[in-house]
Amino acid sequence: MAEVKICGLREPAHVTAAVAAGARYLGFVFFPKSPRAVSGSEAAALTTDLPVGVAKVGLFVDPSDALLTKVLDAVALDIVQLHGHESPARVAEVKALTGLPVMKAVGISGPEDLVLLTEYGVAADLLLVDAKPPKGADLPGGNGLAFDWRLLVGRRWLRPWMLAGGLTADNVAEAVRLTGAPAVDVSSGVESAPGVKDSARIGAFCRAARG
Ligand SMILES: O=C(O)c1ccccc1N[C@@H]1O[C@H](COP(=O)(O)O)[C@@H](O)[C@H]1O
Repeated sequence: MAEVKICGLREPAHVTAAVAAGARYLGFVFFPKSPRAVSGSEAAALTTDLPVGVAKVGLFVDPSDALLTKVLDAVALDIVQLHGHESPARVAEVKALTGLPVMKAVGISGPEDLVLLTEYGVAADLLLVDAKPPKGADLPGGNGLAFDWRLLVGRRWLRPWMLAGGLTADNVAEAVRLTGAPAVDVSSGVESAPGVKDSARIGAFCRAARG
């Protein structure tokens, strides 16, 4: 059984579906190029009535201090997710600026990338182990691409972590079994089209991940 983060929420019905299905983390994308992007005030409106224990995660890609401050003035996030090329030093700066736990996404395509998880484990509070985006991709994540999960077998890091990248209701149980991931993060795999979440797919994914 793994905890679930549903990322890229934009509609109240999908927030409701995620919470009803037992998701522990809800992700809101503050990256204008994404089809899932929302503003701080839109995220605030989507999360007025969340039950205790459901965390609001703000996804940023190489954010300026000004963007972080603007979003946090509008919505009380619980976790900042950094999904760009932020260095370990920048992760520490963001943590100090926001006063929030920071989850750093690390893209994996081969065994040579795994060392980054150790390096980022010093500054970050959580690690997000995602597929490395293809060269030239518009988005650094949210592409529905998986990596070879066998790379993670038997590995442990300094911090709690989530598995992401191309997860769906059909493959998430196997991904968790193989990697031992304590939590999983999904965006494309619970959509009917890029940026369009689907309540039935959210429910099926949570059931499959939570066992
Ligand atoms: O979802 C997005 O639009 C996005 C944009 C920029 C960076 C990351 C993004 N999403 C994150 O990517 C992973 C994997 O997503 P998918 O399930 O393969 O579509 C996930 O952590 C999302 O939070």
